[in-house]
Amino acid sequence: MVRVKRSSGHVVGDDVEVTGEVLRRLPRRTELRRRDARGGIHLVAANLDVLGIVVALNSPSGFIDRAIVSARVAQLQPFVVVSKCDLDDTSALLANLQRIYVGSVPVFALSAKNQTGLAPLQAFLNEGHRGVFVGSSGVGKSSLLNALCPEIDLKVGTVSDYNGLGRHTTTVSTLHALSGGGELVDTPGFRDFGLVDITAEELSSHFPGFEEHGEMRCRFRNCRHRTEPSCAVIRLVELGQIPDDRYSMYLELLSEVEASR
Ligand SMILES: Nc1nc2c(ncn2[C@@H]2O[C@H](COP(=O)(O)OP(=O)(O)OP(=O)(O)O)[C@@H](O)[C@H]2O)c(=O)[nH]1
Ligand SMILES: [Zn+2]
Repeated sequence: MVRVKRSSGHVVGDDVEVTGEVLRRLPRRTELRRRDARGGIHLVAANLDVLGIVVALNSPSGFIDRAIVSARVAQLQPFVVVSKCDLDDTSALLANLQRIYVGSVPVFALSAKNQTGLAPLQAFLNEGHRGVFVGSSGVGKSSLLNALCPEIDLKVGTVSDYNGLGRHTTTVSTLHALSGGGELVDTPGFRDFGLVDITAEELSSHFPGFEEHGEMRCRFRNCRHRTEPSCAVIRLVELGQIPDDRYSMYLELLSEVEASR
């Protein structure tokens, strides 16, 4: 067994080559970074393929779009998990998210509590994907990890836990193999998350729903799709092929990222 020091620069997901006692890190396919509360940037995991964005009722608006853009920038395939589908109120949320995202990213609807809807997600992960879940506190990420990898046995939050900090005593990142071939990384400090901020350019080129519509696609480099003449995104909004609420969300996020520069 070769021990790896925390300061070695290796992160969960790294591939290494071991010769005797010498450990050499192999080049990374992808790198996922996060921002901590003080603004510091940390590498979360290497060689991930997919980013699972977990949402439930009352998830903050804009969260999914920001996470999709971040994933695409990091060359991870994003997907959306709508959790707690056993709750009646979730059906309206699910219908809305399906309207918005189906066609751009996979959308899975499930209940970890009732163990329903897990199979399509398991099949997706078992296509050889290595992934990580992100989402705001309380959306059900620990419950989902427990349902997908029963041997993990994570502590699931209770309502009384939501009064402050320090719920996760463990800070060790672990890679869990699913029985069908997929892999999930559990990174406690990342679960609540700050993804590294996205730029206006990244937002305008990766915003979900602005992908190619047949022949139409904005072909201008660095187009912000706001006032530029003959921008295809603006045209698609006029034609009703990009819904008004999606364009408004885009403009809201665009102002936000421009203001934070
Ligand atoms: N009704 C219902 N409740 C759920 C489901 N999954 C999780 N919950 C509840 O939601 C609460 C939060 O669940 P967690 O799994 O701890 O959520 P989390 O996203 O890991 O939360 P953090 O660790 O704070 O980031 C708990 O009270 C769970 O019992 C579900 O499928 N249905
Ligand atoms: Zn444009």
